[in-house]
Formats: sequence, structure tokens, C-alpha cells
Amino acid sequence: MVNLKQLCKNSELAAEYKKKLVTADEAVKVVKSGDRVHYGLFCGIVRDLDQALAKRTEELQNVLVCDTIWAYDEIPAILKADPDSKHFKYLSTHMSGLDRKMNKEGRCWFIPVQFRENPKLWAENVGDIDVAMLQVSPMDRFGHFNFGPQTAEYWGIFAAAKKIIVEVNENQPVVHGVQNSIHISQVDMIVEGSNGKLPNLIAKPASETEKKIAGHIVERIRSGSTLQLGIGGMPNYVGSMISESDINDLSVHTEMFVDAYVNLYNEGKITGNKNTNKGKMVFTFAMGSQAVYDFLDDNPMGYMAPVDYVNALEVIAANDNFVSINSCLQVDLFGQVNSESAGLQHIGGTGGQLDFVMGAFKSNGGQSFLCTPSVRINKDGSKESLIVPRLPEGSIVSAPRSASHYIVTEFGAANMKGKSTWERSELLISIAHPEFQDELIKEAEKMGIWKNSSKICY
Ligand SMILES: CC(=O)SCCNC(=O)CCNC(=O)[C@H](O)C(C)(C)COP(=O)(O)OP(=O)(O)OC[C@H]1O[C@@H](n2cnc3c(N)ncnc32)[C@H](O)[C@@H]1OP(=O)(O)O
Ligand SMILES: CCCC(=O)O
Repeated sequence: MVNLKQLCKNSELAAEYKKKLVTADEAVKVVKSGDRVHYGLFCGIVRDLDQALAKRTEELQNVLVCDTIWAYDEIPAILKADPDSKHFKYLSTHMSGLDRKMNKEGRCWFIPVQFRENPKLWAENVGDIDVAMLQVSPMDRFGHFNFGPQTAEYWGIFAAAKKIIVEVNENQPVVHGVQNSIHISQVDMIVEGSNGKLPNLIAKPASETEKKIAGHIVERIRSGSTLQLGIGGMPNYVGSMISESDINDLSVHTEMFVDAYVNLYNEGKITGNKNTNKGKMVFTFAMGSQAVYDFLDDNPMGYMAPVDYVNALEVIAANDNFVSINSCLQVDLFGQVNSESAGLQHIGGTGGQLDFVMGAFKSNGGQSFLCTPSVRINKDGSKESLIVPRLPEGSIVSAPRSASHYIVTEFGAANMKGKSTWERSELLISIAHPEFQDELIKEAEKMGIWKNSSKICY
């Protein structure tokens, strides 16, 4: 916790800290029925305040609580305390596996967003946030609380917030960057929390299919590239393949900072020799194993900045040879990419995917890769092609056909740019699973986009 002796040179700061210090139970008394509450972002979601608010369940009605991703293994305490969602309405602008589970149960609602727009959305479009809560690291001698490994849209949330409560967690690393802290003068209440560990997000090991997908990407990456890697086993495996390759002199400009970057840095692959923020590893939030949080703690190479900067097309594109690698769920024969739903069932938000697809293409020599295994094995054992003639009813187009660049499966990488609808369908069928190719050709013929019987044209 904050060392008040260290603050003795600034007794005003110490006095302000003491004045604002309350217990979690006292702090949540500020929440009223009908309020909109923000619980914080990513690894900065409040835990003690959540427990305290849960104790008030019966007294409160219709409280809206927002998050981006619920990153912990157990559902929020307020939802445990309110199994029928009579008192709290829970909303997410992206959704994790657990948010998804709550969504299926009708207990968590999705707000569709372009992640880049989130700060403005909170600041200007939603109305007041009655109470904004967030975890922070202990106050420094200048009166600042560092946000830990996330900033993303905090500036927009604070612009809309009527009250701000910080929950201090000694395990929050102090992360370098801009708009990465809040000053005590902006804070209404300080709660010293129980110092829980940050979420330990270990990517699943890459499957054989994902390893093949990674291989098709890595053979296209040049030394001197700037990398954006998305979430999951495959992007992390791309990192390990690069470590073992002769690709060098890489830079990091990414939405999410993950373990792969720590490994690449340790292998001496990161020089940061890019056009923007030279020498810095740029990101807007980090999630991974404890190694990620330890790496970023007081690391001057880290540069965390708001999402409207990090995901801005112009900023991404200013870096030459930008390489963006993300996953998707399905691609149709026009090259339209669904990364968000299984039909009507919501899986996850679009996040920054479209920004990086478009920003990477705009960069000199830039490339974006949207990846999916060619098939999915369903619970009943049936095999389903993820290259489909048309996206099923209810699907969401996350990257439109006009934006998609490389689509990658274990059977290869298909470049959509500048290709006619006929060429696209041929290329996509050529990277579909062989068991589904004939059926896809028949469908493409019926749809009037297949004008040639040859399966492979390149
Ligand atoms: C954080 C960053 O990535 S920054 C980069 C920019 N942002 C993005 O790319 C955001 C969009 N992308 C994403 O959200 C993810 O990459 C996804 C959802 C497309 C893929 O995520 P992955 O974890 O690789 O995919 P995975 O195959 O494990 O599927 C995720 C879930 O959807 C479910 N799912 C996938 N396809 C289907 C389907 N056809 N039917 C039913 N469920 C499905 C899976 O079962 C899994 O559910 P679970 O976690 O509850 O078990
Ligand atoms: C919250 C956004 C994360 C993503 O882009 O996937």
C-alpha cells in the first residue's frame, strides 16, 4: 500500500489520500438503483468492489454494469448473488468465454463496437457513467495511480464518469506509456483491495492444424516488419516459429500484448526500428501469463496508449511492412469474414480486427492474415467446412469482402486483394478442406460466381 512516510514531503497528498480512503463496503454505497456502473477493463476489473456491491443486491434495482472482457474463472459476484438478473444487468463490449456463457444464459448482453471507437462512445454517446471503478497500482509519490496493463478507453470512461473509485492492487504492474494513470485529484474514493493475482491467460498449445496455418504466414514475413498478433494458440505459435527463423529486426505495434512478444524480445528479435514510437513496444492492453505482467512492470520499452491511437488506421499504416495476424470463425466464397458469431449465437466482438486488416494493408509492404482451420468438428462428431458458400443466417460480417487480404487455412494462404469474385471463390475453394471442395464448387456454380471447372487456378 501507499507509504505515507514517503509522501511526507507532500503532506497535502498524504492528507488527500487519507481523506479519500474508504472500505469497499463504504465505497459501493454511492451506487443507486438505475445507475450505470463501469467495472474496469481487462486485468483492471474490480474484485473487492464487486464483492461489496453483491452484498447490496436486494436493495438495488436495474443497475447496469459494463465490462469489456470478464477475465476471471468465476462469474462476477453480483451475478452469483442475482441468479435471475433481477437487480443487475450485465453488459460487455467484447465478451470472454465466461461472458459468452452468461450471454447464453441470458445474463450478459453484448454492445457491438469498433474497439477503436470505445473512448468516444463512452465520452459522447452513452450518457453518464454514474460510477466508474477500476483497479490501479499503489499511488506514486506524485499522486498518480498507474492503470496496470490496460488503458484502452479509460479516458472516455472518465470523461463520462460522475464518480471514480480506484481499487488499489499491489499486483498491478506499473506500465509505461501515455494516459496510463489517474491523479488522486480526479479520484473520489480509494479502496485498498485484497491484492488478487491478475488473470493468468495461458494460450492453448497450437494444434497441428494451427501450426500449419502459422507456417503459411511465417514464410511471408520479412525482417524489419512490425507485428500485431491476436489472441490464441496460433498467433503465439507464429511467435515461436519466428524465434526459430532467421527473421530479425522486428517491431511491436499491437492491440493486445501477449506472451509471444516477451519470448521474441528474449530471443533478441525485437529492435523496435519502426516509423512510429521508435524503440517502443506499443499496445493498448496486455493479457497473458504472469511473465507478461512482470515484463511490462516499469519497462521503458513498453508504451501503452489509448485504443483510439493504437488502432488508428493512419498510425498502424505509418509503420512499413506491417503484419497483422488474427483469427476468424468462417469465410464465405466472396471473402467476407465472420469473426463474431455462430449464426445467431454471439461468440465475440469484432475488437480491433477490421482496424488492423485495413491499417496493415495501407502500410507500405503491409499484409493482414485472417486465419481459420478449414473445418470444425462439432459436438456430435460431424465435420463442418469453415469456408462456406454463404455465411449462415444471423452471421456477422466482421471484415467485408472489400477489406479482406490474406485468408489462411492449413491448406494455404489466399490473397483476396484485386481478385474478381470468380477468382476469390477459386482461391478460397483451393484452401478449403478437400472433402468439401466439390460441394463448394457446385454451390459456387449455383450462385453464379464459378465460371470454370478447374479447382486450382494459381
Ligand atoms: C485480442 C485480439 O485478438 S486483438 C486482435 C483483433 N481482434 C480480433 O481479432 C477479435 C476477433 N477475434 C476473436 O474474438 C477470436 O480470435 C475468435 C473468436 C474469432 C476466435 O477465437 P479462438 O479462441 O481462436 O477460437 P475458438 O475456435 O476457440 O472459438 C472460440 C469459441 O467459439 C466457439 N465456436 C467457434 N465456432 C463455433 C461454431 N461454429 N459454433 C458454435 N460455437 C463455436 C468455440 O467453441 C469457443 O467457445 P468456448 O470458448 O466457449 O469453448
Ligand atoms: C476488446 C477487444 C479485443 C479484441 O480486439 O479482440
